Amino acid sequence: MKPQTVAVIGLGGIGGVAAAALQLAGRHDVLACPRRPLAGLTFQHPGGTAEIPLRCLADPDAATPADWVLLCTKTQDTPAAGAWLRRLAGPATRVAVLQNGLGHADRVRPFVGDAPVVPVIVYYNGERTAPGSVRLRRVAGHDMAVPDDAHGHAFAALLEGSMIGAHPAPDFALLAWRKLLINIAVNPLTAITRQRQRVLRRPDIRALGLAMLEEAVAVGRAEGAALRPDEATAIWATLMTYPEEAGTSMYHDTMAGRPLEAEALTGYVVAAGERHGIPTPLNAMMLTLLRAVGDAGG
Ligand SMILES: NC(=O)C1=CN([C@@H]2O[C@H](COP(=O)(O)OP(=O)(O)OC[C@H]3O[C@@H](n4cnc5c(N)ncnc54)[C@H](OP(=O)(O)O)[C@@H]3O)[C@@H](O)[C@H]2O)C=CC1
Ligand SMILES: CC(C)(CO)C(=O)C(=O)O
Repeated sequence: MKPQTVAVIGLGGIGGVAAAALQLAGRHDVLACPRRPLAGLTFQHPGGTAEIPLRCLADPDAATPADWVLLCTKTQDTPAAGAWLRRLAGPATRVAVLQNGLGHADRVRPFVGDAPVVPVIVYYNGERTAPGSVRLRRVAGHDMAVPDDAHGHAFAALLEGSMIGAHPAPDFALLAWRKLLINIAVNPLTAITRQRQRVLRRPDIRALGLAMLEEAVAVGRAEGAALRPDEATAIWATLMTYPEEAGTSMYHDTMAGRPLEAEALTGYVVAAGERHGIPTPLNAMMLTLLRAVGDAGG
């Protein structure tokens, strides 16, 4: 692939790692689009630490179309990032959405015209350890999954030679549901207990998490996801392979007093359950608690 211009919107845990990894690989022209100006990033990764200078644009009005736009904000911040998306997405732009939840393309469509959108399931753990510092933890075999189509393959090619990779997955829709299941368990449990993933080792939290998962699995099946008979325990087993000292994006937001990404995760499952007449009392309770925590600023 010839060098591409790659604009990264949102330089937190996920966007910071993506921008740093692409810049370190040196194959493309990376443009950082943060909310506040940024000269560069300290990038902690499994092989060590690197200082990464970044070309940064602080004003969306000064942006021009890029070959690639990587949207890496929380889902609820997508409309606020609309000014960036409108300026950066031109007729030849592809937009990759690195967010949790489902419906990535629908979220950005109002801002990107007809640009092809690549939904990205992110498996790596990205943590903003301090202002200007991000840390990459690998938690799964693949760092990311994308649809097994031309645009998904193009995104995988964009990352070639960098520290993070994307896997074009023929069963992308199923994997997206599995990732949502992971998130409706570990994110609320770490956020509400204000503890990193170590809390999942408690037997009482395991029992609660499994019960939340069973509700969400029933909803996923009603939505058409071909989930395994033992899906809830299989998801929990996956969570047990994650490092116990890792946080979650929602844990970090709670600890920092930021709004929580509750509606796109637990909120999605509760609303879909209501549509299908499937009771989700535990997830509904979690949603109420998350809303209360988020409204109080963590
Ligand atoms: N962290 C993780 O390990 C994982 C996260 N995800 C998902 O990835 C997505 C991103 O999460 P994560 O990186 O953790 O979140 P962070 O909060 O760490 O980063 C989001 C970034 O978006 C920035 N931002 C918000 N609004 C705007 C805007 N209008 N213009 C420009 N930048 C903006 C924030 O700016 P500011 O710095 O000013 O707050 C912040 O730097 C979420 O959907 C999350 O669920 C998926 C897998 C793993
Ligand atoms: C799976 C996990 C916990 C990885 O960081 C995640 O998706 C998140 O933090 O939102």
